[in-house]
Amino acid sequence: MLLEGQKVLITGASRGIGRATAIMCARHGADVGLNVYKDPDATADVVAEIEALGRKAFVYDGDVADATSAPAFVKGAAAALGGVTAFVSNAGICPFHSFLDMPQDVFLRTLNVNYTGAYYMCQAAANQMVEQGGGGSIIAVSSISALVGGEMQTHYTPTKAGVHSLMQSTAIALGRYGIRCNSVMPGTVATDINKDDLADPAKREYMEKRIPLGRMGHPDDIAKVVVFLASDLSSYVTGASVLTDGGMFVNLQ
Ligand SMILES: NC(=O)C1=CN([C@@H]2O[C@H](COP(=O)(O)OP(=O)(O)OC[C@H]3O[C@@H](n4cnc5c(N)ncnc54)[C@H](O)[C@@H]3O)[C@@H](O)[C@H]2O)C=CC1
Ligand SMILES: C[C@H](O)[C@@H]1OC(=O)[C@H](O)[C@@H]1O
Repeated sequence: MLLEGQKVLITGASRGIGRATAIMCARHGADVGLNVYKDPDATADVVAEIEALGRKAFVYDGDVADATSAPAFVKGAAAALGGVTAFVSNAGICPFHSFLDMPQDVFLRTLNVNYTGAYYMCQAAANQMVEQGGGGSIIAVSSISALVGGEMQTHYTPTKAGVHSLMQSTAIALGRYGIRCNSVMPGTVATDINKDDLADPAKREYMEKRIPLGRMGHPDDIAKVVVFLASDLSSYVTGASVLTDGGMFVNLQ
């Protein structure tokens, strides 16, 4: 097991990549802190999975875009689990919308959840790790969309680029404390975030044909990389990003 004795906190942990990451961290020996948002049934299911693995689960229900959520989640989890050794900023939304008529509320909500919320959460986690001493690992779930665009994602792709850049700068700011900061960049993973978009057979076929490995990602494909970045296997890795996309990014022709 790669995370024995670790205390790993994950935002947006009730579904998709966050859920898979929480369960995989528990499978590797970690107790986990779960930030969730108004998703009680799915949350209960994740907690049951984690406890069935013999690990502890702490739950905090709060909107990452609300500045009060970050300290409440981090401090609550640290008290319940006995500290924080790794933090995964995962919560995110992607309400596909055209650019010219992008509603301000859609733009601002996407920015506040995906970037501002990530900033608040990573800052709170870093302060906890500094207070504890002993270093730690912060992982942001960025995206292939940090590197390339999307016609219906003009509000979204900059937030993914933002969290990637945030890890580069926090890696510098926190290195002196032994805190590593890295991002994982998933390609396309079939989850609730893109359920409606991928319900279009033509879009789904287009995306799948772009992937040299011949399939879209599974949440576990991303969770494995997060476990690596949280573990001592990545002890000299900071300020890095791990593209985890089945080869989609490099596939021009
Ligand atoms: N699915 C994909 O193809 C890709 C996803 N990503 C990123 O992965 C992360 C997770 O996405 P998925 O698991 O695919 O989506 P998902 O929709 O399955 O899960 C998102 C999770 O975040 C939670 N959440 C949403 N808004 C929140 C808020 N304001 N506060 C707290 N929690 C909130 C949801 O309840 C859910 O548990 C996101 O940051 C997304 O940008 C990046 C690249 C590709
Ligand atoms: C929501 C998208 O389908 C998904 O999220 C991303 O970051 C990439 O754009 C993926 O395609």
